[in-house]
Amino acid sequence: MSEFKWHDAAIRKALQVYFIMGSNNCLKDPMDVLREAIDGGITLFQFREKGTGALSGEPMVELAYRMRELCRRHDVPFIVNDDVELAITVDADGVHVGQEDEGASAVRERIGSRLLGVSAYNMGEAGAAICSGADYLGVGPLFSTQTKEDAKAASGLQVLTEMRGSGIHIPIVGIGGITAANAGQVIHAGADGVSFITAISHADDPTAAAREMRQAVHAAGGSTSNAKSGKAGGSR
Ligand SMILES: Cc1ncc(COP(=O)(O)OP(=O)(O)O)c(N)n1
Ligand SMILES: Cc1nc(C(=O)O)sc1CCOP(=O)(O)O
Ligand SMILES: [Mg+2]
Repeated sequence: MSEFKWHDAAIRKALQVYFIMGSNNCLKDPMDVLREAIDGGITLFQFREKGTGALSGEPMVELAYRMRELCRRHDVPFIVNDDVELAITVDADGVHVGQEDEGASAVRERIGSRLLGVSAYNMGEAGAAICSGADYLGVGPLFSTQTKEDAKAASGLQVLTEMRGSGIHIPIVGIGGITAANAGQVIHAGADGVSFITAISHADDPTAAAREMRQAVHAAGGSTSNAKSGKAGGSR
């Protein structure tokens, strides 16, 4: 079991440029996409092997190991989506679960001090996630997305302003249809960072796409300037 305790500032920093991906999201070798995204300065990575054409069984576990190793070599924290068992098997830095997954309190019990992200579409879900021990919230879909097969309708940015306005201070990352063109609005509305799949996984040049996303977050007030000079969660 990981002994490391995540601090608030390190979580906010890690959330800034949060790339999520599975092999079925990529137009070329997913290891190349991840390597190039890391070169461009992503600050957190989520392994999300899910949906049509996703790997399962041993090939899925093997890909998770390889991606975790690559992230570890570059000090990018590695999160597993949905699958708590897999996260523990590959010694991931954390787990992300949504409202249809294993309950957040139970996941917290199983993963100890690893990072726990929970999806929240509205204020009620946000409050419950916080009570269950979430370290951060994934709020969305903010904009429309083709990537998640069962995505809800886009909420727009007001859900973020509403959460912040009502005193929710927990680290938040926005998700759903986020590009370098709208990332700044997401930060201005109250998120600590942006998470996204297609903006990098479908890019001709994932390194350039990651760099562009970093610059957009930085320009909006997020300080990404030293995200690659140490742990993405720098004070880990
Ligand atoms: C950072 C982040 N936010 C939200 C999600 C979505 O989680 P969930 O609602 O469980 O949907 P799936 O991704 O499991 O299809 C996420 N994965 N990451
Ligand atoms: C995995 C996921 N979760 C969402 C949510 O709203 O909870 S939207 C989404 C897909 C994000 O992909 P893209 O950046 O390609 O829109
Ligand atoms: Mg899920």
